[in-house]
Amino acid sequence: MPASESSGWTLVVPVKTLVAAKTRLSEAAGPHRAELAVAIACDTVEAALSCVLVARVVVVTGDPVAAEPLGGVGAHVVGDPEAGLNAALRRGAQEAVRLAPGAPVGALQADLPALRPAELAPVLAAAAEFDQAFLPDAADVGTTFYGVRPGVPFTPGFGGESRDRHLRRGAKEICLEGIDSVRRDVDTPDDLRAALALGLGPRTLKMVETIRGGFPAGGPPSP
Ligand SMILES: Nc1nc2c(ncn2[C@@H]2O[C@H](COP(=O)(O)OP(=O)(O)OP(=O)(O)O)[C@@H](O)[C@H]2O)c(=O)[nH]1
Ligand SMILES: C=C(OP(=O)(O)O)C(=O)O
Repeated sequence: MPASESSGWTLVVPVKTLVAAKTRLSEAAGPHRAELAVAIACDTVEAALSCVLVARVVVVTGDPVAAEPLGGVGAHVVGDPEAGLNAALRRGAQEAVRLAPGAPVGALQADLPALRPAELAPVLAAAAEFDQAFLPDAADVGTTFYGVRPGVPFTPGFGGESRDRHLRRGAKEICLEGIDSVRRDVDTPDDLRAALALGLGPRTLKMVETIRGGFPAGGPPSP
């Protein structure tokens, strides 16, 4: 059963303008880079919306080409203030509070194409125990999720070595087993191979099949 409109999380998902997105996959994806970025974001949002603890997803993007399919998978889309990632997340959080004032608010990276709803649920349940909490990425350097309880200021510190930044700011680090798909962000071809091994969402898998010939060293492992 989906999360109730009042108690479930509102997740804010930032999606950069496509001309600048997924540049570390440029060589691998070639002319399909923008389409791959959209596929990854759509799979991430669709999986998040399927999580029992998620009531809604707010996507922040200034790109109409990304906005259309993301709205199609069920996201509520708002424009980007064009002042960087954390400003975009704060804009999304404002909208989240407007939509559901009593709900917890989280930021979820848009590049989690292997995301499993059943792995996101324990992360959100753990986060709800603390005023602010975060989940480090698979490399233990960045962050894939940051969230706050209702009424707690939403102060995301994404970018670069954001795990350390979130720790320094007093956010509780979530440490759980069996949640690899929530930590598996995809920035490089190696990340994409790792996500493929976990199990990609359908749009990303289709794109990987389309562009497999563009990957070096024989391409990613066969699905
Ligand atoms: N709305 C919005 N999203 C952003 C912005 N900057 C980054 N993001 C998103 O934040 C996440 C992390 O961004 P980056 O790692 O900087 O960019 P990326 O497109 O994933 O990859 P690279 O181009 O290889 O750095 C991705 O989901 C981006 O779409 C921004 O200014 N606005
Ligand atoms: C922005 C971040 O991630 P990445 O650049 O690795 O996508 C982050 O982890 O804070």
